[in-house]
Amino acid sequence: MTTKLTIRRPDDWHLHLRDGAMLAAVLPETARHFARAIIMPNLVPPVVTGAQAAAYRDRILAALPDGMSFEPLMTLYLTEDTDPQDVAQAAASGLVRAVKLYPAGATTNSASGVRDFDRVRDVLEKMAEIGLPLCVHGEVTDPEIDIFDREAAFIDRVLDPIRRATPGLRVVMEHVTTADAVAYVRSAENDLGATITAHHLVINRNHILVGGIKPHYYCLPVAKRETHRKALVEAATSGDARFFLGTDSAPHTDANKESACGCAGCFTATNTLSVLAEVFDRQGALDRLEAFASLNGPAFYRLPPNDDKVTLTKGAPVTYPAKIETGDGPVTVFDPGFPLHWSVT
Ligand SMILES: NC(=O)N[C@@H](CC(=O)O)C(=O)O
Ligand SMILES: [Zn+2]
Ligand SMILES: [Zn+2]
Repeated sequence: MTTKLTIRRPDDWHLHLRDGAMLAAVLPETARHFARAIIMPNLVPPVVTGAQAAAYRDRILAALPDGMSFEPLMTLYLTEDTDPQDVAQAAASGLVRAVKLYPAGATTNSASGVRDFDRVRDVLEKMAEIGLPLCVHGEVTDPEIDIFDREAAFIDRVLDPIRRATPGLRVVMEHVTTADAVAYVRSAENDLGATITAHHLVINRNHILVGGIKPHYYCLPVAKRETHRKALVEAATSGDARFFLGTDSAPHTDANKESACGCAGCFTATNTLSVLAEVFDRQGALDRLEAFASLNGPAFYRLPPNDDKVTLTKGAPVTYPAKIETGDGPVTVFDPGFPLHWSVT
């Protein structure tokens, strides 16, 4: 039985750090374990221009406690007014590593996102030309479409047409939640990847709805039925280089989660690695954890993997706080619902 595992230091290819007091509280939770992260731009107002991304990057670095190291990989929030030249410049300088597409209204702070995909065609063409990845929140917003079908519908209605119309565009389907998305990614060549969260490897929709509504399991895309969770576990633990870790750790205060209209997002930064190790261990796939958490993401983003390593040790159940305190109020840490035996040493 394996009780010790040393892997290259992981990165997080989809992370929400927010700003101000929340940023200061959540950043150490990520920087403790992860070397780099793709930083989501859905602030209010959103991070749209290269100048805004540079300023946000400075605020992140200023919030980093002394003695910790962490590299924020910045993204731009795609709007119908995004300037292709500004995107190209921000990418050429190394500041920006991806552009994020939110269908308007699909998720938290997505109101400035895209309604008419024809209006971002010039930006997507520029991105294909320079090899800059497009990260997508893959859900349609059509009120006629059932919320559990919105990811599958997005593939057919939006993503596949965009990819066909823009040859060479490199796309990351973020936080995939369905067997449909896994199959779609597998059907493509190397220009399509997908991030998978730790929580979607653990929960299905019963966790949200059975025995009372559990707001801390509510995120978007919403967790689907068990067959889909199994497909995600299979993809994550397969070693297939197109699948890699993006935690989508998305802090909201308890007041905003435990509400008549609760916000979407699970806060997982604190215990993601312990959760992942448990999932991979149960699958008999610990030897593939490094690929998923530390190798496949850098390969897709054409960056070197980290040189330093982390060691995970299996032992008595790990303790971690149920909540972290922030200047805006407490934030509940994701509870996988089973004991975690792997700790990062
Ligand atoms: N995943 C979520 O449920 N919420 C994210 C937004 C997102 O990634 O869709 C957030 O910013 O809170
Ligand atoms: Zn999203
Ligand atoms: Zn997210």
